[in-house]
Formats: sequence, structure tokens, C-alpha cells
Amino acid sequence: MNRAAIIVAGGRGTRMGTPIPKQYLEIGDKPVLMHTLEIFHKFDQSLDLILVIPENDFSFWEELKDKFGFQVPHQVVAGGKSRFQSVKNGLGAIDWDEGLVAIHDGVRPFVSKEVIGKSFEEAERTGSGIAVVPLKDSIRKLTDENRSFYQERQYFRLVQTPQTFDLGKIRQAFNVTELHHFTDDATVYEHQGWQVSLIAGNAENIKITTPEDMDYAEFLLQKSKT
Ligand SMILES: Nc1ccn([C@@H]2O[C@H](COP(=O)(O)OP(=O)(O)OP(=O)(O)O)[C@@H](O)[C@H]2O)c(=O)n1
Ligand SMILES: C[C@](O)(CO)[C@H](O)COP(=O)(O)O
Repeated sequence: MNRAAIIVAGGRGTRMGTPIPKQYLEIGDKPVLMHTLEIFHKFDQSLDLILVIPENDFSFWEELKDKFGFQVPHQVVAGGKSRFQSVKNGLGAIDWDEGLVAIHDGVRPFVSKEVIGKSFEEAERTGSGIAVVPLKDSIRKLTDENRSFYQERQYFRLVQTPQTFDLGKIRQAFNVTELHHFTDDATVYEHQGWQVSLIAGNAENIKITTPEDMDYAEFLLQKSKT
């Protein structure tokens, strides 16, 4: 069965606030994005890897690859104005029609190989495999009247990536006008009336988003080496 992974890194990292977008910041010995590509390559060396970055960053990425001697084979595709558009561009770059595709945030370098494997297995079985984790904190729902209500947290999950799909189905799902609530790929798939299948993610699989995440990322990297 054909298998690909689209690593989306077409964002600007405004919440991180660094002059260089967060996907290119170094943790340990190399940029975040290189750690992410490496884990997918280690998972399966025959996986087609598609990296989506802003077109303006293409030459910068070439410089980074030279500087860090980065050898993981991958195809580079231009990002879009939103994550939805970046994923859509990535889907368009796959040159086969039947198989499975994992969609993963470039800024989640600590996904485990086990989670990637489970997401592919579930997508092969049911059409989709979405990594999620339980909540650790209590949660409250806010209302427009400035009130808040208790919610039963066992009915909620935090959604991660990878989100892995049957390629034909996810291509069909992305062939729609973008809606504001399409913050992830599961939501786009679900918009077709199809139910998504959840799998257990790993707690370390954080999305590097704000400056304090960089310190935690360094800690996680060191921990993974011990
Ligand atoms: N036009 C975009 C926007 C986001 N992403 C990617 O989607 C992932 C999750 O997005 P997020 O963490 O929100 O990244 P940014 O959009 O870069 O961050 P911010 O919202 O703080 O600007 C990231 O790997 C990001 O690069 C993308 O490929 N194309
Ligand atoms: C896809 C995602 O990482 C799942 O948690 C998340 O929805 C991306 O959201 P963002 O608005 O791009 O930060």
C-alpha cells in the first residue's frame, strides 16, 4: 500500500514572536523541522515525505539543509495562506491516487513512532486515524452572558497530529470551500458526514507554539536521549 506523510510548516509562528519562524528554530543540534522529518523517516524509510513551507523560504531551507547536512529525502511544496490551504497543496503533490496519507504539524517534533504506526493502522481499517490525548485539567464552558459552566472532562479530548486518512477520501474532503472552523484535518473529513476514528496520542507530542514551549522542547529532547 502507498503511504505518504505531509509535514505542514507553512505558518509564520506569530505567537512565538521570533524573527525566524518557529519551525526553523534549533532545539538540541538542529531545527525543529528536521527533528520532525527524521522521526517519520525513522518510522518508515519508504514513506513519501512532503514538506510544505512558504515559497519565500525555499532558498533558506536549502541553506539550512546544507548547514546541518540534512539527508532525509523529501519533496518541498509551497504553503498557502492558511493551514487548510497548505494541506491542500500537499495533497495535490502526491503522485498516486490510492493509499494512505498522514498529515502532521512540522512543529510537533516529539510524536512517537508508535503513534504514527497506530494512525496508519487505524486509517487502513476505517479511513482515518486521529491522535488525541485526555485532558489533565478541569474545564469550563463560557457563555456570551459572561457565565461559565462545569463540563464533564471525560467526554473531551485534545487533538494532536498525525491525522491519517485514506488518500481518496481526504482529497475529496478538501475539495470544498474553506470554513472558519476547519482548524484541523479531522474537521474537514467530518464535514463530508464521515465519522473520524480516534487513536491514543503521546503526551510529549506538543505543538511548539509560544516561547515557553521552546524550553520544554529542549527538556523533552534531552529526556528522549537518556
Ligand atoms: N498557512 C499555514 C499556517 C500554518 N501552517 C502549519 O500548521 C501547523 C500548526 O499551526 P500553528 O501552530 O498555528 O503555526 P503558525 O500558523 O505558524 O503559528 P501562529 O498561529 O502563532 O502564527 C504549523 O506547523 C504551521 O507551520 C501551515 O502549514 N500553513
Ligand atoms: C492541527 C492542530 O495541531 C490540532 O491540534 C491544531 O488544530 C492547529 O491549530 P492552530 O490554530 O494552527 O494552532
